[in-house]
Amino acid sequence: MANSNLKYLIAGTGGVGGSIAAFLSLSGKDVTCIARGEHLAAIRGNGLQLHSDLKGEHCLKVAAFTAEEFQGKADVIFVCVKGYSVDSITELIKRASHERTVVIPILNVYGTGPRIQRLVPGVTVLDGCIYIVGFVSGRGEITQMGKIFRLVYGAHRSTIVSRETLEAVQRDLQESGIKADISDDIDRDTFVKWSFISAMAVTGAYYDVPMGEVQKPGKVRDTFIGLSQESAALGRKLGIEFKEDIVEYNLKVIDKLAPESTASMQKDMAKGHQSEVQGLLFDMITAAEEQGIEVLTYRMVAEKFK
Ligand SMILES: NC(=O)C1=CN([C@@H]2O[C@H](COP(=O)(O)OP(=O)(O)OC[C@H]3O[C@@H](n4cnc5c(N)ncnc54)[C@H](OP(=O)(O)O)[C@@H]3O)[C@@H](O)[C@H]2O)C=CC1
Ligand SMILES: CC(C)(CO)C(=O)C(=O)O
Repeated sequence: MANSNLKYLIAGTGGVGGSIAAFLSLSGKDVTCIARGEHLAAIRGNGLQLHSDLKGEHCLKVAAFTAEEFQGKADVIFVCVKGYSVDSITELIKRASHERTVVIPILNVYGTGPRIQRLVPGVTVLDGCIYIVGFVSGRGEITQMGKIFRLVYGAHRSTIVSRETLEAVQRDLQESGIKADISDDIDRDTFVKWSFISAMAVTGAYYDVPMGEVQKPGKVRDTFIGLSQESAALGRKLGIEFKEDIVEYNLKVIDKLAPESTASMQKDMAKGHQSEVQGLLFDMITAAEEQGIEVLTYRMVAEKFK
């Protein structure tokens, strides 16, 4: 794969995908967006509007298609849909891939890389996670908030990919203003993100409170700690070697958040919208059952969402 001129396909131009697409496009990379409905019509008609704390205000002309329309090939496919939409872009991934294409999912749901790999066995699927606050703020409009925009990605042990490819993507991301880390253990790094966001989203949704309530001592914080302890036990059983105590890490991160913060799963549930509850809550319980780990706090909160 060449060092530059990589063709990027963004499967899902929402808060995360739209931010990646806009940042890459601003630095002159070759980017195509997959979107749908009125959001797609607005991107086509008026460009992709970016409101960004890091980059300011921009209107970007980017190529945009539905998953079904796109007939081209891409060197790098960022999968930026929610967990419940992964199946809807499987055919796109198959069609858009050539023999050197790499697929990089950035979802908050642990196991997405291996899940997509099973769906598209002939394609090289990596794994990843992302640290950003981004959302669709209007038709064709993406808002990126705050100063953090960091993407972590890498290959699972069973996946063969050249270092040159990983570094070419890293260079493009860094040139675009996205902090890009090639992980030496992507299974660990995606698990750590999952453990945190699962505890955050599930606690917030269960009590219907923002994170300021988790920051105070009491039953809300105890629930967050219980969930973190249970996912940590699962991680250890899975053989994940954490760099630090995961409960302490989760508490450190939650305590740094703005008190009014809520996770997108909680926001989606409050709107009566489809949410990632399967990936962030029920998948944790299933994985724990498979490993023989008791997850009493997860089971208690799950009662509310059945
Ligand atoms: N937003 C954030 O700040 C963060 C999110 N994450 C994670 O990143 C992932 C993506 O989240 P986020 O960007 O917020 O999600 P969004 O819902 O904002 O974006 C997903 C986009 O993909 C579109 N989409 C889904 N399926 C298709 C399809 N088949 N064809 C065309 N477009 C499609 C959706 O369209 P439609 O609206 O029509 O369904 C939507 O615009 C999630 O796993 C989330 O947990 C991680 C860190 C931070
Ligand atoms: C980081 C955070 C909390 C940003 O919204 C997130 O990942 C989510 O809401 O899913």
